[in-house]
Amino acid sequence: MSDHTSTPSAAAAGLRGQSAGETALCTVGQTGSGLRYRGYDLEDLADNAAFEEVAYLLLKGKLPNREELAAYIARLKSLRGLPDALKAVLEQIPASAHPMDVMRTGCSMLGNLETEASFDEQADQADRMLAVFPSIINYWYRFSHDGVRIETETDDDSIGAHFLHLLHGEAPSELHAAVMNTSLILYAEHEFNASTFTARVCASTLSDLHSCVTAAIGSLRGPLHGGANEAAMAMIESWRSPEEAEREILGMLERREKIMGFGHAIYRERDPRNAIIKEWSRKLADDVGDTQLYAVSERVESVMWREKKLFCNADFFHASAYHFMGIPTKLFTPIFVCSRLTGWAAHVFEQRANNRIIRPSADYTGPEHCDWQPIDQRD
Ligand SMILES: CC(=O)SCCNC(=O)CCNC(=O)[C@H](O)C(C)(C)COP(=O)(O)OP(=O)(O)OC[C@H]1O[C@@H](n2cnc3c(N)ncnc32)[C@H](O)[C@@H]1OP(=O)(O)O
Ligand SMILES: O=C([O-])CC(=O)C(=O)O
Repeated sequence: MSDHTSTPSAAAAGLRGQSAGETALCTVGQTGSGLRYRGYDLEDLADNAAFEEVAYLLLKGKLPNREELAAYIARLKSLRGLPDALKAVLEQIPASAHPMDVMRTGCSMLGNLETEASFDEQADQADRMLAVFPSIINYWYRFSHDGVRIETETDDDSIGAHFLHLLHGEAPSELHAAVMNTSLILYAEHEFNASTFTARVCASTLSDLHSCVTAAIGSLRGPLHGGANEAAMAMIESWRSPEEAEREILGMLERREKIMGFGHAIYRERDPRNAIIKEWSRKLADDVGDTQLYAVSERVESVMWREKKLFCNADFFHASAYHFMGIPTKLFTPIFVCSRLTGWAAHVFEQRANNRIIRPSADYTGPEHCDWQPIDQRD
């Protein structure tokens, strides 16, 4: 029998360490620092795969052969166009809006225009979102900030290059296309993180895919989750030297402030995505002749480890890497959306395939019983 007066244990807070279901999609930190998508090591995928191959792996259950990949890329390229009614909605959203709110609205509006009528459509709907999300965010960004109505179809095969092409109005360098490809792979999937769990809870009510993804975007927005890359950027760009960064970090730790881009709910030793994006950030720093931001980032990393044994998570070096490619800070988390959509959708499919509504219990901490008071007798 449950004890209604007890408070949840520290371990139970945030459901930490408790299994909340099964998945065949991903293992996180099973050996303290490992990450695998459907059994494949993240390092192998990041070194060898195209993001579209990883999307195929997650959404369709196996790595594609050459013909399947070519057909998949061609199909995604053909789905990049925005319906006029969605463009009209995006044009109403002010430049001051947060791009994650734009993503949320864009996804929701798409669900009104191209509603998932039956679960048989789930794979097609996920492909459509994968193809069109870069169009949604960049159409809004360029219209609201530069006053231009961009053409959302490009010749770029890869979603990463396509994203940068829409943003900057020209095809990216090979280096930038490669970084984006890797970044999208790193962010694609991460087991029962907060936004994916949100998507699964929504899916468990047998809701539609656009509702699940819209809900997940809302969860990813917060600075304790996907929003940390933007918060990390705001922090590191305010420091002009590693010495200043060290002084400021020590002060923040002293004041018990959270340092965005550090720590993790599951990993205990390191986040395997960090070394990969850090190396790309170093290459980009060389490429742009940076003498400040990368050095500041490295110093923050070493001080955090020395002082707190806290390591960079996937978000920290993404901040400088994206910045070096000329991506505005407020578009960082929407790029995460364009990638994690694959994980979210794959989890929705998995939930639907073996569903029971997700409905945990709570430990009640309120008063035992209250006598009803008529309104004019209340304080
Ligand atoms: C892609 C992603 O979503 S990765 C996560 C991105 N989020 C961030 O970078 C935000 C900053 N980090 C954090 O807030 C946390 O580390 C989280 C949310 C990621 C994980 O939270 P939790 O699982 O509750 O952290 P955990 O239990 O490991 O924390 C242990 C201790 O370290 C502290 N700590 C953890 N992360 C940080 C940090 N970034 N800065 C300062 N202290 C920290 C906690 O406050 C806690 O201290 P306490 O025991 O004195 O209360
Ligand atoms: O797993 C988590 O809690 C957060 C995270 O790193 C991710 O979603 O990529």
